[in-house]
Amino acid sequence: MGLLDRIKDPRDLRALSDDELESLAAEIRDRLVATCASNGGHLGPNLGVVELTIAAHRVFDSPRDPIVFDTGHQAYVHKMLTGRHDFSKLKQAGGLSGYPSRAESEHDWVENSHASTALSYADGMAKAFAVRGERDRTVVAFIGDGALTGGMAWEAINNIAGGPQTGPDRRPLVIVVNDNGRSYSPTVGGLATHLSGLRTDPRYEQTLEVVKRTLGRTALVGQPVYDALHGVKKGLKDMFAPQGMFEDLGLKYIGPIDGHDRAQVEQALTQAKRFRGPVLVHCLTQKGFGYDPAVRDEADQMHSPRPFDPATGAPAGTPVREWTDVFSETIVRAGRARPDVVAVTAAMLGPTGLEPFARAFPDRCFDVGIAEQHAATSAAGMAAMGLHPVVAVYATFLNRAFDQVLMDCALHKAGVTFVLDRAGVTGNDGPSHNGMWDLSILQVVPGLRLAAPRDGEQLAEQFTEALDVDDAPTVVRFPKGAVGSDVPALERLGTVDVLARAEAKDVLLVAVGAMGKVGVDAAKRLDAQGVGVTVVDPRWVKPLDDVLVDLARQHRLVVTIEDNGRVGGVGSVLAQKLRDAGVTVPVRDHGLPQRFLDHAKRDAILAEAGLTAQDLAREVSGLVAALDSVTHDRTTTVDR
Ligand SMILES: Cc1ncc(C[n+]2csc(CCOP(=O)(O)OP(=O)(O)O)c2C)c(N)n1
Ligand SMILES: CC(=O)[C@@H](O)[C@H](O)COP(=O)(O)O
Ligand SMILES: [Mg+2]
Repeated sequence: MGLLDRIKDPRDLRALSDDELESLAAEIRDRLVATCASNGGHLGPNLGVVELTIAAHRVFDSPRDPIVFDTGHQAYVHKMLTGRHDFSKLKQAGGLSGYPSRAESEHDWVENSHASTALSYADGMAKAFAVRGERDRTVVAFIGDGALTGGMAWEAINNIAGGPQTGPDRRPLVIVVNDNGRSYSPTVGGLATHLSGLRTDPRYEQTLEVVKRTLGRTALVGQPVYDALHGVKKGLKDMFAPQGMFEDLGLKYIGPIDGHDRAQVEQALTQAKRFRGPVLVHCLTQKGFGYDPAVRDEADQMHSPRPFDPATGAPAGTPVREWTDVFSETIVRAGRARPDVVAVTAAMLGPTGLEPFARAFPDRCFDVGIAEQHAATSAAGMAAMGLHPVVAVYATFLNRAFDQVLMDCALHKAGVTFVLDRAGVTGNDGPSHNGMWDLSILQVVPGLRLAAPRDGEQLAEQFTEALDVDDAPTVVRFPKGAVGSDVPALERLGTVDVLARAEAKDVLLVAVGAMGKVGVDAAKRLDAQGVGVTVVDPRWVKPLDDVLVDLARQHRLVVTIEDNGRVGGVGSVLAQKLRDAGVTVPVRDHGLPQRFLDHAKRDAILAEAGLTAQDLAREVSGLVAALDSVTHDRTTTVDR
């Protein structure tokens, strides 16, 4: 049994010698690489926090001292040190979650994954301890330099720094800034420039050491010299170090320190703990530390690789064409045709497919940091001045910017196109990553137009249509993964594509976006059972075309299918539209159950929700049989 498997509780770490702790760190890294090589996962971020996490667990008393991880993608090491050793099914059904999970351990207090929230949680916890009189508990919040670019982190810092900084009322809260200079790609913005200035300027550290050593001998140098040297130290800090900024806000600052020097980190955290108030400890780390392929991977230092060969870091399996690739190519084409098209990303240039656009048009692509709200409103500003911004984000992260979409874009009739990747079920990233809300929350936005392309061809076509709308926000949403082959249409009625048609007009099946293929396959199964199905893809799901009302009138049953929560989704909006039009045809809406879905493979979640051709066909045939029996009963009654 290795050292790691003997750690059942973080307290076990305290008995280990320096050598053992070093071996433990190596073991942890081996396990991280092996796990992520087979399952995929957040390798680079976790390799970078091995020493920080060991040190934190040695200095603080988790779970009594809550350790909160911002975003949570870097919590694998924390899991390993809190008794969770079986990483074999990481991010798979029944296995460990890829983020902190309260169901897994009392050491996990929050299960975010949306960035920049940890300092707010920590602020609240520290306030709660103060109110409850539990002043011996310290809250520890880990936050990356990337997550620090999010506005919410600064709202929290404003509050933390605004609280009592001295005296008995101050609240013990240690902010561990894990500064690796990277989000996915290098962190951008003024703060990043400030932090990186320090990282690259060794003069500060060296000179500070000399000053510190001299100051330590105060008795020898006498007060006037001490004062002078103290002034030098302060001047150096102000000149080189970001602590000027943090201290100006009123926060005690320790650092910068080498985040891979466990002993040094422990020393800094112990000092911070003793302070019994809010302290920021600035640690410099390297993403991917200790695993060469990650360190060498300039694109994102293996932030979140899919399965790979552990010997080389090379991706396993054959690459497939993904929805993101189609968008990526389409926006480059659009950029060539239209000089007004600009792109915006919230720190996800690579994952959203904007990298080729950024290479082709470097002056027209803006990485705003993890700042979805700012991205939306800044895009509205660009639209006001005659540009057509394309904001590319994961569907789940647009939730954050709802008010900005509603008020700053829609109210202003701003021609901004939001491209929502990872819409619908994403699966293994768990409840916070499923993009299953957008079709509902965006339905309420006046004027907004929303496209759900069913295949790659439609994605390109509808994205281009969206760019032509300059008096309202538009949204194009598509799922994660392989795009598959195109699903051809038989004809187009208004904005609606007819994908399949039968002699009998039993069922109108409205298949939203990527559910188009499921709809067509279900119709084939139903056809074989003698049930006539017309399958349509509305393409634009907001507003819904009136053609759907006419089509509904011609059928006995309307069935909708979408990979979005059922409440407020396209199905329920269509039902309302039909009611308003006086259409009495029954409507059955299929979507995701309105609850947080545990991590599992995407297909398994869709199957569990009944969003497969087989399930749909079974359900529809049951509904048609029920209608038949009602009709039969009525006929029989009349006959009698
Ligand atoms: C609100 C939000 N937007 C985007 C993301 C996607 N995302 C996940 S990790 C990450 C980078 C985080 O950088 P940092 O906090 O520095 O952590 P690191 O990975 O460098 O350790 C981003 C942008 C997210 N999780 N939440
Ligand atoms: C933590 C986070 O938000 C991302 O890193 C996410 O896990 C990546 O998901 P994809 O693998 O779908 O890009
Ligand atoms: Mg970082």
